[in-house]
Amino acid sequence: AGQLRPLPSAGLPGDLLDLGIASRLRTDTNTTAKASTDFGQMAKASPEAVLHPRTPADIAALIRFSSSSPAPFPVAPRGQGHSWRGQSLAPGGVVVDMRSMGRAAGHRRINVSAAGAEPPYVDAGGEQLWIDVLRATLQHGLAPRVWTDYLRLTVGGTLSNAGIGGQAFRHGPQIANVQELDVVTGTGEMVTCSRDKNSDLFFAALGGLGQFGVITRARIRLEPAPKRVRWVRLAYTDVAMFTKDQEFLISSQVGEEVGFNYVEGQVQLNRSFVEGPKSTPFFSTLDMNRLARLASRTESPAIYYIEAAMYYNEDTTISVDQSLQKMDALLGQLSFHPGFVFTKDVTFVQFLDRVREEERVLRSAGMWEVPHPWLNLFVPRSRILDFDTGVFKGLLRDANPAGIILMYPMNKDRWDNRMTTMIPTGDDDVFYAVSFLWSALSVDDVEQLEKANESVMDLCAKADIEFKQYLPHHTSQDGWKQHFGAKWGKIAELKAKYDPQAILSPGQKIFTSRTEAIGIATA
Ligand SMILES: Cc1cc2nc3c(=O)[nH]c(=O)nc-3n(C[C@H](O)[C@H](O)[C@H](O)COP(=O)(O)OP(=O)(O)OC[C@H]3O[C@@H](n4cnc5c(N)ncnc54)[C@H](O)[C@@H]3O)c2cc1C
Ligand SMILES: Cc1ccn(-c2ncnc3[nH]cnc23)c1
Repeated sequence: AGQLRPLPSAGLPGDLLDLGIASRLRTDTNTTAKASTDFGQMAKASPEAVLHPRTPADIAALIRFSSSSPAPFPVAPRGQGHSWRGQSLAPGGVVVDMRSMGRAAGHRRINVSAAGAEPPYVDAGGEQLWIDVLRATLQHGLAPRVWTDYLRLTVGGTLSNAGIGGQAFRHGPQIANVQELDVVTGTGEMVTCSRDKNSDLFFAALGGLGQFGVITRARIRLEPAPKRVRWVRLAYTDVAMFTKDQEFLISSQVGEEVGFNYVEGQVQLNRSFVEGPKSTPFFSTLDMNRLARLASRTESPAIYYIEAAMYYNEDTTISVDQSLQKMDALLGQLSFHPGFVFTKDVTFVQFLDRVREEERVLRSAGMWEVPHPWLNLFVPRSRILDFDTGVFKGLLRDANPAGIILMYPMNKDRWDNRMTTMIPTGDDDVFYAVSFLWSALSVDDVEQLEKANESVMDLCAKADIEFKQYLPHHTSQDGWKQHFGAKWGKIAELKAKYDPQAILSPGQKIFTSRTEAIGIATA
């Protein structure tokens, strides 16, 4: 099965088979079908072939061939394919199955720096899953500082977006913790880049949505890893108190030594207490019953949770007591609903891999491999209460879609504006990630949830609430120009420089053709 058959002449140049990589190119429908959709299941588009590279040189050979061919064809690196709107697809072109390199080279593609390197770092292949990076670095008592909520994502995939999570308020997004990259550009050149070397490519590729090159290695800063985590959730019905406390916890008023290491937050619409699951991986049925009673007693249409975590080591009783005292001191300054503090004590890996538990529950309920019409926004702090009033107390007041809503603040000064990821451009020094992570359980759901997402963005536009999409999806070039704003000219220039045929990651739908990339850059 999957024996190589001559590539369909319609799709790709026949002499592609003369390349040394021909044996790693698969065109069978079973293989191409797997690369024709993604986690979101909101887009479908078949490639002509899938390349299973053994090394970055294989990727460079493919891209060189396409970019120098009279008819360049699209090439899309695919990490885990956990995009939600077709961003990793290559209609009519070749999808590069990045994970093949990990299978071929095993853990030789995760290398922790020699003892004494300050700060320590790990060189991780772009195809590596964060869970595997974690396991490898923990063997040295080290770990990356910033984590996405879910770890079965690739290094290249999250660095092509930004890589956000509850540690980002202190250490910035994952892209702020990268010291060096190896990138295969859109002309097939293999380039090492950093803040000081080929820096325009380095900054472009970080958050670059796969537009400027394929990340085949990232050098990521590490820190000593804790052994244990005190993981808490604090319930609020007053959104002003909820956001005030979140912003206090991420502010410099709380020193690194006494503060939480992780701060996120969730919004639970009240109807979900009546119709949703009676227990979750974090809350027991008893907890949920208490929360449901709170929800029924309050005017607020939602319960807001601060989710926080404090790292500690249990090697000495003192450090355990100290962490408990630190926690109590912090909680004493917060205004959550009295008695509505829920605590778990887990290992560092159990905490970081917590969404795996959610995945298990959702998979067993047949709610994981369903369409995910997501909407991820960055909203300036100064407008977050207006956003809450318009969305949670307005549009979604009586809604009860399946999925979760995240809402947590980050400090803008931890982000580097030279990187491609867009964050709100106003004067606020804090902005919120608000993620509507819907699961569509029926075809109607998809349409309704898409409409709900559109109405949220329309409400912001009408109320003049500036926002930027994270994991962005825009259906027109005007949409992308608005997304990138003042950065657009630079982005087009870098696209023309590093991917002049505009073959890379077409699923993002930013540049649809070569002439477009060149044309825009020279306009
Ligand atoms: C359950 C779940 C939880 C998530 N949680 C978080 C979270 O907490 N924080 C967060 O920031 N994100 C989160 N995400 C979003 C995640 O960052 C993106 O979906 C990311 O793209 C997934 O990585 P991937 O390996 O699947 O990339 P893919 O979806 O395969 O690719 C993403 C894009 O990057 C390109 N690309 C892939 N690999 C490379 C590479 N090596 N070099 C250059 N371009 C490349 C692709 O062409 C595509 O355009 C989550 C996603 C899911 C499904
Ligand atoms: C884009 C993004 C950010 C966080 N997620 C998540 N997806 C699924 N389950 C989650 N639980 C916490 N964050 C989650 C998804």
